[in-house]
Amino acid sequence: MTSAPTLQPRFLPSRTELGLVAVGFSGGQCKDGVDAAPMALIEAGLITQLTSELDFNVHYDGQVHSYADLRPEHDPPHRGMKNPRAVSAATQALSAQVYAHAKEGRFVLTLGGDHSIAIGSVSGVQKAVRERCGRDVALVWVDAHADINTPESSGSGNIHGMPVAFLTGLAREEDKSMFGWLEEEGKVNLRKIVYIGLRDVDRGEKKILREHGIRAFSMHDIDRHGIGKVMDMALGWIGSDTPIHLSFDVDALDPMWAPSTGTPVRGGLTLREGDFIAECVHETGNLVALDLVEVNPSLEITGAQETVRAGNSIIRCALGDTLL
Ligand SMILES: NC(=[NH2+])NCCC[C@H](N)C(=O)O
Ligand SMILES: [Mn+2]
Ligand SMILES: [Mn+2]
Repeated sequence: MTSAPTLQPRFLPSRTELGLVAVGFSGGQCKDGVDAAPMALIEAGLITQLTSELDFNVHYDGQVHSYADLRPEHDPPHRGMKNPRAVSAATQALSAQVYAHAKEGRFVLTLGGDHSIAIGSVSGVQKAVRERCGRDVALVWVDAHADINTPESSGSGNIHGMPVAFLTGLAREEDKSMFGWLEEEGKVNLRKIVYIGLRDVDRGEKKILREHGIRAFSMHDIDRHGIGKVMDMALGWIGSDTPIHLSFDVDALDPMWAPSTGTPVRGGLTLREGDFIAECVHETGNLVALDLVEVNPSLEITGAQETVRAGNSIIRCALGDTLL
């Protein structure tokens, strides 16, 4: 029996074409090794998974991009940000790559790298979606952290703790070599962000979340309502006809399942809760792009394969593989 063909809303990417961008970039934080994640995910069978099991036609240039190779002496801190020019240049290049895929109507899968790279992936998708259909993307941010520090509120100066602030315009820089390249068309509406899994949010970030009424579901909310109800509320907030970008930080999972990550926080999601979130987002039918970030195979070596497997599982779930 064949079901009647349904009309694809114009913002939706093709069901078969997938653009893959591998980003071996670690300059948004201080620990080496997160740049090795894309290769580890690929070596664990990701591309076969996408092509033979999920029937995607994968557009991949075969490269792991590390982008800017700026020496630290040429990249001194600015407003407390570490490696600002390197992160800016890397995310600008990534934004253009992701934009090119999304503009072709491809689903975009970005493999990090640390979470600063979302400045590039989200802005590239947002710009393309806006051009294709005049819509704004909703951003589902699954993470132990809110990553919404401004340079001034950040205690660490690590830009992987700031991507949401730059993407929403809460943090701004005029200088083109330091995120001044981010145009309005690439920015995300604060009302269209929803967080899931938070449990380590800085004081300044809590203030930002409160003042802007940003929708956030912490681990406390998940304990109280269960993940099923939380996903209903989270996706209800976004609405049913909005393209979705899912940015998944592997540290949202409990370190029991994903120990190899730069900033692990105990008391996180189980493996199944993480997969379930991805499955629910898939079920909306509105997912246009996915980031999987912060896998660092060089940390907690004994758990590295486990962390990589968890990452690949989330990707499969977001692409619908585990649903019947
Ligand atoms: N993408 C991450 N793992 N971010 C961790 C951020 C930690 C802390 N809030 C900071 O600003 O430095
Ligand atoms: Mn995190
Ligand atoms: Mn993060």
